[in-house]
Amino acid sequence: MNRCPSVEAFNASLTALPEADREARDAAAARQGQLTKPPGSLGRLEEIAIFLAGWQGCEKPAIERGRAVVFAGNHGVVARGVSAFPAEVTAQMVANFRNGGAAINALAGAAGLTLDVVPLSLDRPTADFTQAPAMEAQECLAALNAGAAAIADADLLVLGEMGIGNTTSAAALALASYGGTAADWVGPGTGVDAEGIRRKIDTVEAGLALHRDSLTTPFEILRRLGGREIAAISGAVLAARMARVPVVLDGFIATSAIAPLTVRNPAITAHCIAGHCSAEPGHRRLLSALGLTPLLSLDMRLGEGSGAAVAVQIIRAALAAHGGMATFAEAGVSGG
Ligand SMILES: Cc1cc2ncn([C@H]3O[C@H](COP(=O)(O)O)[C@@H](O)[C@H]3O)c2cc1C
Ligand SMILES: O=C(O)c1cccnc1
Repeated sequence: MNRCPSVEAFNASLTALPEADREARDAAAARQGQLTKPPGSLGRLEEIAIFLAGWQGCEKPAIERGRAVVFAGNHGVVARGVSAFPAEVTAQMVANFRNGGAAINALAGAAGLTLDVVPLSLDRPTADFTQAPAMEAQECLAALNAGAAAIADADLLVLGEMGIGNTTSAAALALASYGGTAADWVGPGTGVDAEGIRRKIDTVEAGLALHRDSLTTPFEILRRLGGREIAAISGAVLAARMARVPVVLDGFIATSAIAPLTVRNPAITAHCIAGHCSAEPGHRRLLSALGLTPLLSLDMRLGEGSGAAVAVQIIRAALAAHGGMATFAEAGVSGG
């Protein structure tokens, strides 16, 4: 599946985004008003059910083909001492995902999601973005398309990432998209100390300084400062929107993948739920810049799609109430 055959097609698709099915949304909202509870008493669970009805195009949405996909990529900036772990951990964790031993294996399983793992040229790290664009245009397009292809026939998507060094790329993407200072967006990631934070801030500042005049389109921001796994998430979010498939966003890195897209069209977030707020400090700031309210806040800071997978359990609860409850008329309960 080659949904973004060119840079122009990618940038252009952002300005022609399909909307949710209004009839299905309205029908779900009307149903919520008839269920045996005071109106609004299920709070965000009601909003979630109505949101899914709109994107799945039916009054009683369901998760039958819930899918988690973890994209993996390696980063040239790791050579600058920006992570507490070495780059080889990316490939080692891909093996761990395949053997079923990672957190996302357990959490996707608990949430009833299938799990796919998509490693993207792990033996070829992206360029150090303080020296050159992280990716050539063709490499970035290939990553976007790999993301688009991975959505398959899902009816709900969790998009995760694995890439040692990628909280530095995420901070650079957030800074390029929303401004502020590098220190606003940089955090400990896997657990770097104060000196590591300093190196991350210097790296992000150097990257922004080098590319400043070229960060004019979502594509250029992604290819200069991002990574393959991050671009794949951008491509998957865009392809999901075209297919009206709702997406549950994970932590700081996964959310940073849509930040450049929102600069062109803020409405790209309309089919996305923020699954959780990560403990990585930039995530709260980024969610607030995007106008997204996270479902959960559990002090998680792992990535892999893990926080989003936990949030799916709340989404399932919302759908169980929406689809399973009796109406006032059915139950013979007097309405208010
Ligand atoms: C064993 C292990 C498993 C992980 N799973 C996700 N991450 C997370 O940590 C990395 C980002 O942090 P930084 O920018 O500090 O390198 C990403 O791979 C992210 O997915 C992991 C990190 C490690 C070490
Ligand atoms: O927010 C995240 O997803 C995150 C934070 C730190 C390290 N890895 C992932």
